[in-house]
Amino acid sequence: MGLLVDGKWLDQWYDTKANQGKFVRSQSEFRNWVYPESQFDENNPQHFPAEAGRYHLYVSLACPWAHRTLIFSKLKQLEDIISVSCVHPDMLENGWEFKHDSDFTDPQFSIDDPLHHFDFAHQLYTQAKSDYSGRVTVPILWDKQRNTIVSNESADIIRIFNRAFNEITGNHLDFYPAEKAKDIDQINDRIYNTVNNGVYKCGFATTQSAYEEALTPLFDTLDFIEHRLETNPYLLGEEQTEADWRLFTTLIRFDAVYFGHFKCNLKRILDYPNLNAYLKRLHDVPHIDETINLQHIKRHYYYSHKTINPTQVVPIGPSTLFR
Ligand SMILES: N[C@@H](CCC(=O)N[C@@H](CS)C(=O)NCC(=O)O)C(=O)O
Repeated sequence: MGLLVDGKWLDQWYDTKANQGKFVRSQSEFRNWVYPESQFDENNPQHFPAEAGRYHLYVSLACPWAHRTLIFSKLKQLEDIISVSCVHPDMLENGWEFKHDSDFTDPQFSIDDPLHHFDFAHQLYTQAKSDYSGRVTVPILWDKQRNTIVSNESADIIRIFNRAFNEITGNHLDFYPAEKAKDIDQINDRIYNTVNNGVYKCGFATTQSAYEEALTPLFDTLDFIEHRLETNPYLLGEEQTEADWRLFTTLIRFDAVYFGHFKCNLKRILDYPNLNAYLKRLHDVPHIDETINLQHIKRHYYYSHKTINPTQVVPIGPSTLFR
């Protein structure tokens, strides 16, 4: 675990001292956008054109933020036009690595940097910006032509995937329709702060009060969603939206990791009948199971976070995620 300072790698754990023991997530740095031909402005350096074969997506199969982008790659049938590879689940002194390891092969995604054959993800960041300072995170959407990072923000990447390549793929499914945009943004905001990032605030808290301050709103939101799902199959009614998929990647990790490792243990998702059925409903959408690698997920958290789990022992359970 570390970060880049002026392009140099430093091995250092999250610093919570300045924030009374609270974990504060830093902002993503690369926020460019891919546009379809009709909206692309070649004079704007933040614009990248939608083209088949031009982009590569680097993910971690363990990471809930990267998982969103993999899901959108499946839902929007982008697999043939955007290549994907993943990092090794262990994130230790060198951060994310492309270390080949036959114990962690995935049937779909190889651990590899097929473009540069770099050993570490931080080399991608310094390739894109030689004096980059900040965290080295996944997902990373890479442009093979300009040899740089388009975006390292999953919330943006899934919106790019939702629209930019429609004319190329012919897939016009819309998970962020204009008429629901305001409601999606509103529920995303609550779920991001209290659930997606809320589990990290619990797990990375280094004081009792910072932990408790995060735990209460996390379970308030889960209770709120449980109630909402009594009458709706999805968060915003009858149709799946982006908001459901953003929540899904946290829920699928909850009982296996966040409940124990991050101390989010008031209840399991298995204890909420509606949330559990909802999780199964989303899990059963065609091709979604191909994006879930519980081995990478459990290994990453329990083995990489030595400050939380110094023995690095990875638990065997849970025996089931669904009723
Ligand atoms: N805002 C980013 C956050 C991504 C993120 O934090 N990814 C984690 C993996 S789960 C990471 O790479 N962490 C490395 C670090 O913080 O050093 C996004 O949503 O894309």
